[in-house]
Amino acid sequence: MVYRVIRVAVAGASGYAGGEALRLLLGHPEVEVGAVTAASSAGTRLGDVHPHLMPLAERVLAETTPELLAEHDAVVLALPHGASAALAAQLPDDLLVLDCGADHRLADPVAWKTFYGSEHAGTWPYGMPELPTAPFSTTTSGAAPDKQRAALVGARRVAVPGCYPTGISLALAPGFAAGLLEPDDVVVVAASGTSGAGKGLKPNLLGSEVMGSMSPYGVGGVHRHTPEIEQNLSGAAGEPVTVSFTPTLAPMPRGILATCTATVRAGVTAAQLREAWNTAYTDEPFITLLPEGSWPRTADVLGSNVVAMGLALDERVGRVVVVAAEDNLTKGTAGAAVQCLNLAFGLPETLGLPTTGLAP
Ligand SMILES: NC(=O)C1=CN([C@@H]2O[C@H](COP(=O)(O)OP(=O)(O)OC[C@H]3O[C@@H](n4cnc5c(N)ncnc54)[C@H](OP(=O)(O)O)[C@@H]3O)[C@@H](O)[C@H]2O)C=CC1
Ligand SMILES: CC(=O)N[C@@H](CCC(=O)OP(=O)(O)O)C(=O)O
Repeated sequence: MVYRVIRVAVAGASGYAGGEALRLLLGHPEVEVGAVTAASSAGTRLGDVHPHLMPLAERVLAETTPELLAEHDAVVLALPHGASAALAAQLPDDLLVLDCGADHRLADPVAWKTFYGSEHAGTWPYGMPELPTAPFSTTTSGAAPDKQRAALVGARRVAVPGCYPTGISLALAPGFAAGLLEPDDVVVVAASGTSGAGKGLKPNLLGSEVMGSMSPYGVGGVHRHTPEIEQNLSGAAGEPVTVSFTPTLAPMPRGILATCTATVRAGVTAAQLREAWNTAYTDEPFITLLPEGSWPRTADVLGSNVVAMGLALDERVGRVVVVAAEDNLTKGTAGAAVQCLNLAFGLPETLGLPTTGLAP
């Protein structure tokens, strides 16, 4: 099949998510990288902020304006939340806008206000193609669940998921969609590499604070990804799901390892659990369910668009344990954006996206 070249601009190109979007777009066979824009670093050579993006080293970061972005077929917004909604409101309807920020992810304005403290900007199709969106029964039908993918084909606005919600939602959704898990006893503890916080200097991210130490943050149900995870799992379950989520910071630049546990319904077996996850993900190119007894490592998915997960039933306490690994910058944001771009333009979903990690 012959495709036309798609011109894609990246706003926030000097940041971590923008840089990762550019790395992936440079390897995409149907994409030409258009404008690269920023804020305080406008006027700087891209090679000075992202020396690893050698083919683009001589490009100069431009000011971020709606007029410049509108000259493209698609734009990746890799800006702080709030900034992307204001900009997106000035962009034409027929331009594909992929927002890596949080502004358009939540459907509930009250949850938005509670966790972000500002006015809700509205809700866009949610960019997690593999997410089961309706309850199904592997025991009665053996059919795969409906997925979020359908809402992304041909879309012109996409809310790219948060990095933690990506691995965590995909880790647990099959169990909820299959009706195997209790909705009110989900506990997640996840460790993230420091690039998850963006490139800005923050006191807790100084090298001497991070190196050789792990630390919790956003403890006590206050992290802003909590409502996003609950929204995704509730959609899969068909009933409200509540989650206790604790993030931690790990001394590594990239990667998330999420340990997700939930109480299983009475009588649920390990075989039923594995069947539900298998049914949900067997045809998904970017989700790897590891064999029994195998567990993912962040190193195995670095730079790849894959979420790798291992699953077990802790029979002693009646809980499913799913450990998921992802690269926060790839499947956790920029890779998901490119995957959604492919769906939006009717390209093969996997085009330009790596499925192998960087090891050792
Ligand atoms: N890092 C990650 O792992 C993930 C990030 N995200 C989301 O992606 C978005 C970008 O994150 P990240 O790359 O980490 O952040 P960074 O802080 O690394 O980069 C932010 C970028 O936005 C630009 N910028 C800041 N304010 C404005 C503005 N008002 N108008 C235009 N550009 C602006 C900055 O430009 P300049 O440098 O010139 O000031 C920079 O290019 C955020 O919404 C984040 O939550 C989502 C999932 C994972
Ligand atoms: C390690 C670290 O600090 N990670 C960030 C998550 C980044 C992200 O995904 O943020 P958005 O939802 O705004 O896109 C955090 O916990 O705030």
